[in-house]
Amino acid sequence: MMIKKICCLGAGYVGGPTCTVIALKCPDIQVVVVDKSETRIQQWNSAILPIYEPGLDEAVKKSRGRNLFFSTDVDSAIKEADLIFISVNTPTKTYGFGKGRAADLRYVEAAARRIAEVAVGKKIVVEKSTVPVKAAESINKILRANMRPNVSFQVLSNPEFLAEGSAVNDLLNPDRILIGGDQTSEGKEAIEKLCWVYKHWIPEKKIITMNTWSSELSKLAANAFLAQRISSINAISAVCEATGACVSEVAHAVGTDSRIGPKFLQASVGFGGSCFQKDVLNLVYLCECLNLPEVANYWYQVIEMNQFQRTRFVRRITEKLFNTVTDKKIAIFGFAFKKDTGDTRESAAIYVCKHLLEEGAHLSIYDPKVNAQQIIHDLTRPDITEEPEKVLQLLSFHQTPYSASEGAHAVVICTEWDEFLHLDYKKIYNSMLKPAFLFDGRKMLNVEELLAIGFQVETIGRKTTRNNVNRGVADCIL
Ligand SMILES: NC(=O)C1=CN([C@@H]2O[C@H](COP(=O)(O)OP(=O)(O)OC[C@H]3O[C@@H](n4cnc5c(N)ncnc54)[C@H](O)[C@@H]3O)[C@@H](O)[C@H]2O)C=CC1
Ligand SMILES: O=C(O)[C@H]1O[C@H](OP(=O)(O)OP(=O)(O)OC[C@H]2O[C@@H](n3ccc(=O)[nH]c3=O)[C@H](O)[C@@H]2O)[C@H](O)[C@@H](O)[C@@H]1O
Repeated sequence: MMIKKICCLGAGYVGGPTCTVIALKCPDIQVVVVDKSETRIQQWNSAILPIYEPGLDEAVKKSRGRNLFFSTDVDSAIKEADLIFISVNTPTKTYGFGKGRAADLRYVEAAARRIAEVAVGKKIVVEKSTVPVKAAESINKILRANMRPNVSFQVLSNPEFLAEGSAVNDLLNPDRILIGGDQTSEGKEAIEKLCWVYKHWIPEKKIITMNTWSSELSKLAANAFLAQRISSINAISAVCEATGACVSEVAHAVGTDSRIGPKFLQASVGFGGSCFQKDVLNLVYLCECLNLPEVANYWYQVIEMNQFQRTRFVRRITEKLFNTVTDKKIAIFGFAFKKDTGDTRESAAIYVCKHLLEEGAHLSIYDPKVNAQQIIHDLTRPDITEEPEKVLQLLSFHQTPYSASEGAHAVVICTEWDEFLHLDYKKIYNSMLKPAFLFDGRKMLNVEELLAIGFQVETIGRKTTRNNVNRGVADCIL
């Protein structure tokens, strides 16, 4: 049996783009992406997709209606498919055992139960969601305990490594495809079939197969290593700001060592996104459950450093604005957790805004891809504020960075959108109150140019107020 029909449960940031690329590259396979959310499916079937990813619109247009379908008919899609991806959300638990750390597996479990209930024939069930080690065993148990006669399942782990903002390119040219499965003959056969799907466009040497638990753990480990690099360079950025060293120079020097490498060494206001924090916490919880407190503490530091970085940035803003931001207008440039995405999950901007709002600042926000509704949702969440009405009065939303910064005391860059590189900063400076401050949380702008315009500039990982520019390291330490 070859794979003729694929179904994917979960039409989110992973399920949607992944299946779009599979459909694009495998015209001989029919791909149906299903979701319990009717709105999401309607959006996937419309001209305006539910997520923004460079290149995604074109890719969807090419395959949708040909061999790519979006539907809410979960049961039919499961029944017909030879291979079923589980690509549902696995957020951090907000209740009960493991609250604030463990992954909430209720959506994965619900998906597995639905599959067991309606599946007919021989199915390969692929865990695409990021899960704790041994989750495949739970899926297996649920499937086997509930399966109908004449049905058989093989469960594989096939974690996803795409990053938002570059999802289509990452899916087309991944560093590797990872597939874990049972090392039995049935398990190996299922692995072979999934390999066959990927081999439509991915060179065989990039497809790595291994046992299920290694595959599950590799995903958590990869995200933990990536997050750790950011926390490491952010920790160094604090030392830079206190001494006069420049974090870009240090990152360059460190990254030139081929054993370390230059990628993922961009100091920032802190990492965001739906996964780094969630997956590191997932690993921390796993270690705690395995009675490995030293290992758990080690990884927890990555999260603590990230929180420290965000708070440190806001404290610096407040200090520079003469220790008070109450009633001051502050322009926020960028709200997404990184450029080229409209996703705001765990965005550092949320926490920067939260602290400034608590101090009573008026925030005028501009982001090219995040709408006002989403920002209001994020900033009035119960874990962000106890006073949503007050927060609403402190917010305004803008169509351009120029109108956002008019009459502001300060501009704060939270997301590294390319367009911020090419703004007319002289015009922005002229429209602001003086002294005009610019806080670059992404270390993306040319400090000297901004200083020449007249801005007071503060950037991550560098001591840059007017007094300190061009001073030697020794001067800065003293
Ligand atoms: N967002 C990312 O960049 C990456 C995410 N991942 C992992 O992939 C998984 C999915 O993440 P996202 O796509 O970002 O989540 P998401 O929240 O964007 O999408 C998940 C979708 O699953 C749907 N869903 C939940 N239960 C369902 C069910 N029983 N039947 C049908 N649909 C159901 C939800 O309605 C939602 O639309 C997570 O485990 C995440 O850790 C992995 C790599 C990258
Ligand atoms: O499991 C996941 O969800 C995904 O998580 C990350 O992808 P993503 O969160 O979409 O985006 P990244 O490019 O990794 O950026 C994450 C955050 O770190 C920040 N970052 C990144 C790199 C850097 O050097 N410095 C830095 O602050 C970004 O601005 C962003 O806020 C991983 O890069 C993906 O491989 C993984 O599949």
